[in-house]
Amino acid sequence: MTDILIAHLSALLGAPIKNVFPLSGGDISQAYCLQTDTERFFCKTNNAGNAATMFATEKTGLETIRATSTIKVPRVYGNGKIDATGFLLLEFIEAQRPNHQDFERLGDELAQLHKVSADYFGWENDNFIGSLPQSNTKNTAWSNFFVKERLWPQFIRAQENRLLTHSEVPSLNAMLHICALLLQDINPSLLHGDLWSGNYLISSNGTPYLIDPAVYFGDAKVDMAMTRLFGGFSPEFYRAYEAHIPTNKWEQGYDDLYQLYYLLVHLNLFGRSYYPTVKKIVERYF
Ligand SMILES: Nc1ncnc2c1ncn2[C@@H]1O[C@H](COP(=O)(O)OP(=O)(O)OP(=O)(O)O)[C@@H](O)[C@H]1O
Repeated sequence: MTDILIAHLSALLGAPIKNVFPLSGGDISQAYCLQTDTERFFCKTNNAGNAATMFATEKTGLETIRATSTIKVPRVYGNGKIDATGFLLLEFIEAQRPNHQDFERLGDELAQLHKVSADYFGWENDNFIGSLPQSNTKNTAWSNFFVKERLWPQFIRAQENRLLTHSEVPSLNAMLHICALLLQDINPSLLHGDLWSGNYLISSNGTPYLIDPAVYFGDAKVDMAMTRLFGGFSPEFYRAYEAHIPTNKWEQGYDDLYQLYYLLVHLNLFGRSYYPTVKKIVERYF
């Protein structure tokens, strides 16, 4: 972290930053713990050309979740760009390993977030999924939204990146047709949008925090499918969630359709190791 950036962050906080500790964990950005005389803060930096926009949409997502008063998110102290470095300055969450009760509270509060609704699918602004753009053009039909705003752009990107051939990309019409049959009677829920186990923290007093959101109004089962993609959520989490929003077996049978979006994103971001799973799901549905 440069001296100019540290000076700028100190000015934002109104207190000099005395120590900067790099943190591990993020795939996309560099993460730091900043220490003033009295407090710790969290800062992410990134030198990509679109980093400042990425952090601005992350801030909007965090503030949107915060405004629901359903589940906590870290407070945002600032964001912007200094020289070529984008930054996002947040409240530092002292995290602990979650116990059963913490998972219950996470499930309970996520269900409250999912009860926040709208009369459309999508969002006021586009945002990002990881470092990739995520388009949120509003649509009143969930299946259209999921195909046109989620699957299709990632399929096109994978084809452009030569990760899938033309014949491995299903036709837009086939996807629209099949998803219209499978995805019916769905209400818009406010989603975290990228809910893997690296995107929640449990603070030392047992309070769950969501971090790194990619918010929009969509099917709540998208978030739940993501929790099951890479694991890291306990049975207590699902029991507490399902006490508010029951999930039936039929729905869980379609987890992989929603996981396909995230697997395509991973294929585009991290490469061929995700190809076999993507191909298997594509063959199952399309
Ligand atoms: N507010 C916070 N307070 C303390 N630690 C945090 C905070 N936000 C994130 N972290 C930790 O910092 C690390 C990186 O954060 P984050 O996941 O937001 O970065 P990223 O580069 O955007 O990552 P990703 O690969 O998930 O897209 C994670 O291990 C996370 O646990």
